Amino acid sequence: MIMKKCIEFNGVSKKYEVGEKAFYALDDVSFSIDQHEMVVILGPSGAGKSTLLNIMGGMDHVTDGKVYMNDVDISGYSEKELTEYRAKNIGFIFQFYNILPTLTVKENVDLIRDVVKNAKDSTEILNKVGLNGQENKFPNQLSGGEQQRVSIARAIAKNPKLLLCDEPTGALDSNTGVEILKLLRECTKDNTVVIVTHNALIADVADRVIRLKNGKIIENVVNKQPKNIDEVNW
Ligand SMILES: Nc1ncnc2c1ncn2[C@@H]1O[C@H](COP(=O)(O)OP(=O)(O)OP(=O)(O)O)[C@@H](O)[C@H]1O
Repeated sequence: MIMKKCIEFNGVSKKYEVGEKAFYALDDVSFSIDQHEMVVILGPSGAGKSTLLNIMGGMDHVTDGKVYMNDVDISGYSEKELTEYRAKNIGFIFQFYNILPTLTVKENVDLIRDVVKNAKDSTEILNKVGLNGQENKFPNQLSGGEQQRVSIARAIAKNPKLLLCDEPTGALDSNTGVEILKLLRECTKDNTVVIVTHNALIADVADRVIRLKNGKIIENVVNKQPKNIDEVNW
């Protein structure tokens, strides 16, 4: 089977000027991620993981190099083009929840229908993240982990080409974390999923593991036989 590329980085650098000195958060990074892959990005604090995610998500510009989404170069995009790129292609799951306090759980997820045409059914996704029966509650009536699941549900309901996740299971107990990982795995049927995490166990269930250190890729390996999520001792 020929794999199509979802995203490709070609010689990408991100430089910050700190006083007189140049600091490279990403230093000549090249890799590609195929459509339908579940990819884990690992690395110590400050390695450049968030910078990488932000560039993939069209939230930050590169200093050098090219970034392609479905073979289209996005690295020269204007702010307006990046806004459209994000709206059309990207779903984010972040540690902060980003849900609106004046809307119910279901309304928060249904919001995405204003952004994309092919959104998934909110009731079905809310069931899958374990929030059935909570659809009409307001965020302040939910625990932190439940609020995080609302934002996860909305990102998944968007049905984005590329789902970017920064510590998606961080605020969750291990059972819920496992359920969310299963859901992310299910998303790879339609989408591509990239997860930044400090949890090395998640690497065992991924299709590809990219390890960063000091802004460079020190490992990029394909897991020929990713473990089943239920096989891992979380
Ligand atoms: N706006 C900025 N100005 C200067 N340096 C920055 C800026 N943003 C990030 N950096 C630096 O770039 C490096 C990479 O940061 P990044 O947030 O990508 O790391 P990370 O791997 O995500 O770390 P963590 O696991 O702690 O979130 C860090 O050393 C950080 O201090």
